[in-house]
Amino acid sequence: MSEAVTRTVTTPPGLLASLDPLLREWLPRQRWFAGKGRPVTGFTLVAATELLPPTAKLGLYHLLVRAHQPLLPGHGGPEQPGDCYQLLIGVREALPPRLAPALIGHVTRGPLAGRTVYEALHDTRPAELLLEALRTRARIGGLRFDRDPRQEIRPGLVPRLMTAEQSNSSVVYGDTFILKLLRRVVPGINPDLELPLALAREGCPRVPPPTAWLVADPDESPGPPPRAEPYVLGVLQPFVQGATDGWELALRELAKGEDFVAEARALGRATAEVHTALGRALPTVTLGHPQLRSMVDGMSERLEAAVHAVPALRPYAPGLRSAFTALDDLAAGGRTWTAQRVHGDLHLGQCLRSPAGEWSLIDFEGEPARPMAERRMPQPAVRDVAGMLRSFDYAARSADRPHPEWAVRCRAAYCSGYAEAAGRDPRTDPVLLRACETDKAVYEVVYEARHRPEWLPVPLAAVRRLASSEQT
Ligand SMILES: Nc1ncnc2c1ncn2[C@@H]1O[C@H](COP(=O)(O)OP(=O)(O)O)[C@@H](O)[C@H]1O
Ligand SMILES: O=P(O)(O)O[C@H]1O[C@H](CO)[C@@H](O[C@H]2O[C@H](CO)[C@@H](O)[C@H](O)[C@H]2O)[C@H](O)[C@H]1O
Repeated sequence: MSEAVTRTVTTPPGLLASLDPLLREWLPRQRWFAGKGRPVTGFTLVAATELLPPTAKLGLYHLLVRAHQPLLPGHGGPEQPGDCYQLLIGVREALPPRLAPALIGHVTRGPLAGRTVYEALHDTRPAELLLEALRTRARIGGLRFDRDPRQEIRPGLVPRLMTAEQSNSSVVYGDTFILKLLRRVVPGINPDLELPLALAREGCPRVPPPTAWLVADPDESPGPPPRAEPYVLGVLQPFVQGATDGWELALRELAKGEDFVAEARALGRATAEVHTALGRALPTVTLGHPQLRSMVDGMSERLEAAVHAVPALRPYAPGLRSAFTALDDLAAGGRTWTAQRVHGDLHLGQCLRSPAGEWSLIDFEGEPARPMAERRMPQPAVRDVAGMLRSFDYAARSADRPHPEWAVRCRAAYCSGYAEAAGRDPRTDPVLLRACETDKAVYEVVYEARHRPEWLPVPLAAVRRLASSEQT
């Protein structure tokens, strides 16, 4: 094993101030920026690390910055340091044409005056530096590059930035590994690393085992506890070569008028295998009425917030709320449920089918809009089942014309496959399943209103069905 590289580095004073005007304009235009609709009015520096000193040819800075934004869209409102973002800032004299899409801007003042700064993940050398740091378990400033020593990382793998629309940014190395760099980062254990590591320990073949990971210890001082919790910044995992994601596959089958039943059944089995392994690897809890009441209160609160955010929901709120009260009534009558760690944002796009037809699940971050502590709480496994049922509904409504019967067949096959592997059929608990599917549809209404308004009719159609409890 190469010796871990440890370097203490400082960044030039005034670095963030010199980048501020450029970042205020560039950050809100990024797909992964969570604060859309509100201006960025400033930044707070959480951590800065010089990965490459800005020589004539190239410089590279790793920044964790909090973006200041007014609380309400379009309003002056009180500002507050908001979300923390991970940035990799490349510095050159000028950008070659191949890096033009990565431009952030031209620095006019401070230590980088006269230089051009850009999104460094587009650039080969910075991307290679990240993999080499992971391979050698480097320590650079507050950045900790670590890895599973049992997995080999060959040096010299050629990087390419994935251009697909993502909530984060991913670099593929030689079709051998994929490095997902989380963009909006929060301190604490991130389930996108925690759960795949737990599944790897259980020998679950359904999730690519983490090969390496990048963590930031922002508070380098050796002072007494409590120290700031570390930030999980990125995870490197084996790249499933030739894989097709479930969303792309489902739409392809729909376009051909083909059924998706066999794949839905296999997806049900794969989901059950992951749940079984997570139930073995991490603590489970029993939900009695007090715990269930707390879960139902959360669902009701999300519904109220969603109604304010998307008034089109208002006419359906009473019907949707009945799904939650029905669950609470069951719990009040003494019914209990087992809760465990779950994927948290499972949908067809989070499922990869290898050329051999094997399904893998990815992206265990959970719903990006939920607080990290909430995403790490044990949940009924049916919450993931509901996410997949919603996804079949999405696919059936995203084809050239709606195919409701296609979704009905996929839902049934998925639940049958789940039952075959888990030993319990999610359909035997219709009250819990309806409550979870309702909660997911409400989340999707808010997500689409915020990110993809043209998709809003899809979850709204589910809201109408779920509110009238026309259950299939
Ligand atoms: N291990 C992998 N093998 C092959 N492709 C992958 C792998 N992990 C992710 N991908 C691809 O990268 C895309 C984004 O990954 P994901 O973890 O969902 O990132 P995000 O959270 O940013 O959406 C996925 O839709 C998939 O196409
Ligand atoms: O994949 P992410 O972790 O970024 O999840 C977010 O974006 C998803 C869309 O990419 C969104 O999923 C919704 O749309 C999908 C089709 O694009 C559909 O298959 C899902 O069922 C539906 O929820 C997800 O909700 C959001 O968290």
